[in-house]
Amino acid sequence: MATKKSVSSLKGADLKGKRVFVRVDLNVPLDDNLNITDDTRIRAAVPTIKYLMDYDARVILSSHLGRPKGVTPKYSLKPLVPRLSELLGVDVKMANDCIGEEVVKIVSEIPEGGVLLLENVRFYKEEEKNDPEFAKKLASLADIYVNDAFGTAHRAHASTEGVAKYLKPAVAGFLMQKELDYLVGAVANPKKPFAAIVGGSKVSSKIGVIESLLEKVDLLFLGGGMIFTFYKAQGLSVGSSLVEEDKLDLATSLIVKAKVKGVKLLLPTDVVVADKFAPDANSKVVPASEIPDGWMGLDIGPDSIKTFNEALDTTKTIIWNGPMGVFEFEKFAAGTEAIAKKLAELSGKGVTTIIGGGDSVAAVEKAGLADKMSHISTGGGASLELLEGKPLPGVLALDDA
Ligand SMILES: Nc1ncnc2c1ncn2[C@@H]1O[C@H](COP(=O)(O)OP(=O)(O)OP(=O)(O)O)[C@@H](O)[C@H]1O
Ligand SMILES: O=C(O)[C@H](O)COP(=O)(O)O
Repeated sequence: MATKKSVSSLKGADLKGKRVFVRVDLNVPLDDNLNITDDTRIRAAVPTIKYLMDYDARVILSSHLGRPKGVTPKYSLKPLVPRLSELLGVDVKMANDCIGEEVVKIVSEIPEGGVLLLENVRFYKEEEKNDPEFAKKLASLADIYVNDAFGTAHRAHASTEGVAKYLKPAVAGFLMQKELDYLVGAVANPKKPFAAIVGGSKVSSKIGVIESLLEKVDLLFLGGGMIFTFYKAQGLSVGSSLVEEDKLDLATSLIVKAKVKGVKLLLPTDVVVADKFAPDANSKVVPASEIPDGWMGLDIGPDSIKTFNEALDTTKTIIWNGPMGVFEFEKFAAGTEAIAKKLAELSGKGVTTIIGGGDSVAAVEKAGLADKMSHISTGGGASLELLEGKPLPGVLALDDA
């Protein structure tokens, strides 16, 4: 993988009384009433923060939320304070800003073992521009930089990359370390046979990851909306299923590449088709070669699930990115749920199972199987970029081990 071999860790750092700037990814979904609908990322940030508290550091937490253009109340991090306080067992203080005199004063008042949450760092356009003056202001708040925001590590922003130039030591938190161990370590040195399951809506958004995984895996399973581009490339009718006409040649070349590399490529043999894109659509199961005109494939079928399951039984490491169907609609969630169940079962038998972020994580959570997997990534875009072999700026900026 095109990233650092190992980054400096938090363990061993002299922490007592030190002001530690911790970049976390608290970009959690909120509903219209600003209630947190999934607190996974907050829970994932806890081990590093607790460690710092236990070692009497003064903890300064920084995160973004959403993609605000300037100061936008609905993107304030304030609604996260109660849950964060509950999980940490302390009263987390909240600053109204992330830089400036007022913040400097509040930081100076953090007691040993105390935690301060800074306001959304993206309220400043300088954050995404990776402005050096802004990064210096963030850096001036602390003695140590910890990056635990794996989910944002693919962004070269001031709080994820720039700040590490001005604040040393710059080390990885425990979540960052764990994500890298699994997504870099397990993929670089997998127990074999090694399988990848790639789904999601479009082949265009997964080209990089498929090409990169073809270099490493023994088996590649494809599902989701992208399969229809592969079917059409093979001359099959796909009805009104999602197809990327400009990616037909690419699909053919990926099939050829798999052959050349000796990778067993499994495409679903049957699909669940619908007469419209809706939760209450009429549906039926048809062979992949017999999708009727006017119908669209929205899930993999029972035969495919059986074949996939049997092939997965032979593997020792599995990485999964992207749902098998439109799992948001109950009628078309069976394929994704079946894969989630299979991976949970295999984890119990010692197979390493890694869920590579984004919607597949949502599907595993929905199935109540998250705690059964070897590793569930907190990063959607970041895990995808890492699996594509791209360097993550937030990791590269950290000190070498
Ligand atoms: N057959 C299909 N037709 C249309 N859409 C589909 C089909 N199968 C899956 N999808 C949709 O694909 C979407 C997920 O695609 P995406 O490429 O975003 O996956 P992901 O990689 O898991 O997510 P992320 O990009 O957030 O990491 C889901 O919303 C799902 O409904
Ligand atoms: O949710 C994510 O993938 C991360 O928090 C990064 O957010 P972004 O895509 O807005 O940079």
